[in-house]
Amino acid sequence: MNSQEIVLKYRAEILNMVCSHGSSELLETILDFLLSQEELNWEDYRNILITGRALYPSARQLLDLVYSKGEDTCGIFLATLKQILPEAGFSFLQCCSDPKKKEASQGTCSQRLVAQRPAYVYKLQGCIDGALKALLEANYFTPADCNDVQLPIHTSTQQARRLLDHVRAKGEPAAEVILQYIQQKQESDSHVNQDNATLSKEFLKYQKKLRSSVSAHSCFLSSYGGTSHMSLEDVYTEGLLELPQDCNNASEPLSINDIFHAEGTMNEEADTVLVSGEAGIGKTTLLQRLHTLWAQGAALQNFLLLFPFNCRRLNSEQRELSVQELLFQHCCWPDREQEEIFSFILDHPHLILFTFDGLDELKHSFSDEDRLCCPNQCAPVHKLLFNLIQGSLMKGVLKLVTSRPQAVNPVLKRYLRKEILLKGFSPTGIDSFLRKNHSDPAVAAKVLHSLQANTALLGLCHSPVLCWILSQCYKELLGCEKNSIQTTTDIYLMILQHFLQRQTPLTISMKSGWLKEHLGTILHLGQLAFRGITTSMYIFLDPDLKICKICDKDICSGFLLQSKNISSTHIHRYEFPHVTMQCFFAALYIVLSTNADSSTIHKLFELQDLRDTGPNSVSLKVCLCTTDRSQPISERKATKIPNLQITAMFVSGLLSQRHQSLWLHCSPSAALQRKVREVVKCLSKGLQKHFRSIPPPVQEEKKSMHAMPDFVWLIKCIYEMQESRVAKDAMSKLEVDHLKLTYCNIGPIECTALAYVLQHLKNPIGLQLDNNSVGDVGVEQLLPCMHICRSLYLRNNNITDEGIRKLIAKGIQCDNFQKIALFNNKLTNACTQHFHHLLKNRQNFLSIRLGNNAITAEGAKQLAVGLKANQSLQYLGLWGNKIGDTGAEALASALEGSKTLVWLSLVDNNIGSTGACALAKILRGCPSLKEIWLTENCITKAGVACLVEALEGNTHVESVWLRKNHLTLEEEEEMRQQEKRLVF
Ligand SMILES: Nc1ncnc2c1ncn2[C@@H]1O[C@H](COP(=O)(O)OP(=O)(O)OP(=O)(O)O)[C@@H](O)[C@H]1O
Repeated sequence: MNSQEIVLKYRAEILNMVCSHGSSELLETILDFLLSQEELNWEDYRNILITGRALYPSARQLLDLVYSKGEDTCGIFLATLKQILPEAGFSFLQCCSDPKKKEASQGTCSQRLVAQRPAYVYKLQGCIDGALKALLEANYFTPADCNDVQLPIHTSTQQARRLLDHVRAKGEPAAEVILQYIQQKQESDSHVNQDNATLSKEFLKYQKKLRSSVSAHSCFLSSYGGTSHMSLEDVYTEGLLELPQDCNNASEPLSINDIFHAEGTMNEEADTVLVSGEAGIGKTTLLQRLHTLWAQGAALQNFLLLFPFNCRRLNSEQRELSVQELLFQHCCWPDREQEEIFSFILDHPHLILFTFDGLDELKHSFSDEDRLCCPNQCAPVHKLLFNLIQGSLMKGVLKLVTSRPQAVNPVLKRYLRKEILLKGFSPTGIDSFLRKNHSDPAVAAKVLHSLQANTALLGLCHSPVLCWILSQCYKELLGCEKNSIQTTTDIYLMILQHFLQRQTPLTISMKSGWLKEHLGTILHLGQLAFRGITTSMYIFLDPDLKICKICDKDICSGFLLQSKNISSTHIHRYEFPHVTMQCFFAALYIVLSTNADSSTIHKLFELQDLRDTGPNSVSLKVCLCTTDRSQPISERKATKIPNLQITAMFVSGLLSQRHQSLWLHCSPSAALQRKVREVVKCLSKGLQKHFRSIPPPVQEEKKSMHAMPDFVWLIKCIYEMQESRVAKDAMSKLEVDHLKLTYCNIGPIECTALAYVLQHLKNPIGLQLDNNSVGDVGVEQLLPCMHICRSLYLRNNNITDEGIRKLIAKGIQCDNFQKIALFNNKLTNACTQHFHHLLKNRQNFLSIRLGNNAITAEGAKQLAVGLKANQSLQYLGLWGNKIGDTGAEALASALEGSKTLVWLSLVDNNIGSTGACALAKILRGCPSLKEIWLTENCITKAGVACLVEALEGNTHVESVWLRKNHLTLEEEEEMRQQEKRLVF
């Protein structure tokens, strides 16, 4: 292959290679080389580097140009790439020779500056100020020229290039001045080389220091109570990572290495990657894993420096800082040569990675109102952070940010290169997590067995934090009555008892007041937690502890840990082991404290009203706490709502009838009952508000409700209460035919809650759960409400044949259940035997849609047996499977005599003309059929002719869709003339 062909063939790879770091540095270096080789002229250069234009279009233009210039230019271009990126490792670059070098002393000064441009850019980048001064003094440059060169948005190499470009425009005398200056500088600074050597040595030292600091802070999992430190390496279990549903290949699972890959890129200009996920789903742990891998040299080695930040800790930074101070003071302090190391960072943005954990915990919501672009400018930390994320500061440095989804506002989305969703453990993940946490395989097997026997608990385990608690409390778990642990509150109560009783082991049983024994500790910690949750405070100092009367004994309970801080200071800082634990303690305080009355509960549940009135008013109204810390209320933000919601959920759970015996000895019964009544009232009011907002049905359509964000939260609270009376009462007022919860982040935990409340509906509904993370475990959780589902839509939900087995086994018994849609799941032929049973046993089933799964002819044959025995099915969709001609033949024979089939889709199934001819039977023998979809099926004219013939004398079929088959335009026209109902 010659060079020109290589440039064409590997265009995508080259483009990615040049642009993947997000900074224009590489592109500009290539242009330097090509200019110096006279392969590009100045006009070409200016046409490519248009100010303000995005990187990819510029790189594409360069490739077009190089290709159009022919074989020689392509050869030099490839050789340049090889020289600049020796580590890129692309095989197509291996055969390229090194680019020829021009003689330095040839030609005029201007010509020499061009011929040796790459070298002069390198030489000038460290002495821009001196060079500008020389040019100013010689009157060749004006102050405006100097300002233009020194714009802070330029890196120092870019400044060097801009300087050379200005010199060129000024002519030969200016070129002479600059060459002279460079020569003098080299001579007078004879120690420069030595300094450079020192810099690289210092740089390596710094890198080593940073690596070991990152490693020390990430190699252990911050586990409960400071009692044990678990090595991350030992317990890390891969969580489910996915791209959002609107991306190609969204449902394909990603690995940790795919986080920075191009797949899923939404905005090529941005350099912030977001990992979002619910509380306790594993975001911090994922980052920790990436940090350790980098520190061990096992991954992300294209980044020379990795700076990890934790937004929770950044909250406590009160000073205004520059980026340099932020990096060095919050991550790792360089012992020497700070300036040089920072200049290296500025000049090589593509070699640097920043990670920001927990953007949702930052006290300020993301905004792009204040722009900073100078890395030396001091600003409050949140402003620095927002500008780094936007790329107005340190463009080109890749940033990896984690956040709960509620804090990802539309402004932030604009600056995201890509978003990745973290969805917790899969069923195999739960299995492997438990095995890693229990060295005795017999114990691991017992724990797993007890989880599998309690489906609600298994559903909860998809959240790693709950899985972790259960594995900590495995003895209690194994010892408890079957199904006695059902809710998240149950799990947190278990860990509370587990660790409090660690101090006074098992002398007091759960029923005889273990809680009373530790009431003081619980109230002290609860007050601290409550104050924190209501003011977005997750790190506490000694004075905070003092206010809440927290003593050493309370700290020894293990629920308050000394906070790890990557930059060492001598101030003691404390935090709860996990923010959900803080919410739990805040809820305990609300339930048990006499200071917190039912109006506190009212305010807590009022959140949804507050959200509706905008973020600032939220902060004002949600000031549940009377005492407050320094930050003005108006600056606190709505993103604390998720933690208040979790707290409200725990309050509901703790006030459940099932747990009231626990509180009897700790709080006056009348006060408790008042709080229970308040919670029930708030839940009912909250749901009524939703129901009232349902618009009346459009004429001829069913009345449908699209759940608003708080609906799922409210039903989770009802589930935590475990009182069917409350669920029944709430649902008695819901009058809709169709409940839509698409894109609502519904996983197994939410399915459990949904089923718990929906089973009390009076009339059957259509339940639409498309584009969530239901999975097989979630499907199992939905079974209790199957009898009330007329139709179930589960498109794009990671469901396998096993989930379908359970779903259909239950569905067969539910007379109301008539329609199912499972487009885009993980179904194979193994599921079709269950549909076969369904069709055989339910003579009122109306619709089965199984598009975009992996069903082949074998599966179609199984389905056909069921279809033959069925007299009710109206809609059958198998779009995007692989049933082929034999599958189509089997279906055709089965449906030939159907009196009910109205709609059939076999789009994209490779049925060919043989399949089409077989399907002609249905057109003849199925009087109810109106539409048949055969788009994209490799059908030729012969196949279409069979269909045309079958349509003769048939008046009931309205359309036969045949787009994208193997017919020429003339053939399509000819066929259309014969039969108007064919759609091409
Ligand atoms: N991949 C994992 N492997 C093993 N354990 C995990 C994993 N992910 C999470 N955990 C466990 O769950 C706990 C909570 O996870 P983590 O703090 O990472 O969640 P998070 O998504 O950052 O939560 P939040 O949004 O509340 O900060 C961890 O302390 C750890 O014990």
